[in-house]
Amino acid sequence: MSDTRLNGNRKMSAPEGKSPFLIGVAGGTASGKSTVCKRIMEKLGQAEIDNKQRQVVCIAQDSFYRDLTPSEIAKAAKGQFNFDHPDAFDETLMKTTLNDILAGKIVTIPTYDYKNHALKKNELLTIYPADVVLFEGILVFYFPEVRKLFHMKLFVDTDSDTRLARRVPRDINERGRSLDQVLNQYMNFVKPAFEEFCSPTKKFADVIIPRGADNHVAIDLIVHHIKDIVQGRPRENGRVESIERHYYD
Ligand SMILES: Nc1ncnc2c1ncn2[C@@H]1O[C@H](COP(=O)(O)OP(=O)(O)O)[C@@H](O)[C@H]1O
Ligand SMILES: O=c1ccn([C@@H]2O[C@H](COP(=O)(O)O)[C@@H](O)[C@H]2O)c(=O)[nH]1
Repeated sequence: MSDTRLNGNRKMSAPEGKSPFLIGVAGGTASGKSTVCKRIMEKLGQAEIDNKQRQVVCIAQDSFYRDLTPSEIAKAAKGQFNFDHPDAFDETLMKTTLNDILAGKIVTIPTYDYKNHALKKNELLTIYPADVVLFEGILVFYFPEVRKLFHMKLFVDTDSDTRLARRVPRDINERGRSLDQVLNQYMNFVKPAFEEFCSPTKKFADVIIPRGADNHVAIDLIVHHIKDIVQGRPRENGRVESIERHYYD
């Protein structure tokens, strides 16, 4: 009997050259994008699996913040740089990396250091070919050339009071900010940029998830859809193969 779950029984990561199902997950700051991705991975049985063995991987758009110039670094230190504007990202690198992932290549991406407003270029994440890749961030649907790469687009829609109430403790406890810094940045940059650049991209979503990770029904439906699609996808040779037949013991 075949197991219909995506699970960790497979011995090797997907072969190079295999194109994953690419899912974009957008939403305002602290809307619960990472938490929704974590739930999706858990429900697909991927939470405890080693990076190299994973069939489902998650990448953050924060890994594609561009390098700042010296004067921008000085601004960032004073809370005067706009990290919520599309210009803060390296669109070309985002596009190239996602295209490499879609071509089934192994890619390496840096993680982001919020305390120093810089990429940790000596701490690289290796992304091995997977069946499903989630790409989450505030502006993942903003850039048309990036947006068109997604097979499925999710928008996590959590109300702005809740988002601010979550962002304040997170930024103080995890991102090294003071209350004043968080509130000033929010009023000067985060809120206006959300309204101008992020919120309008909701119209591109295939599925809007109200209340984020609290919305178990929406997450279950999405997980079922991902399973159906991934397990029924025609492979390179044109045959329809299920994931378990391809990879399980
Ligand atoms: N449903 C929820 N209930 C309570 N806290 C939540 C919920 N979803 C997320 N959080 C918390 O809110 C903060 C932001 O969530 P996160 O998933 O990191 O958002 P995003 O990736 O959109 O910035 C985190 O501290 C997280 O633990
Ligand atoms: O150096 C930085 C880089 C980014 N930010 C803020 O992060 C959020 C995006 O991350 P979420 O996890 O989606 O909240 C964005 O609103 C930036 O303002 C930062 O404060 N400093």
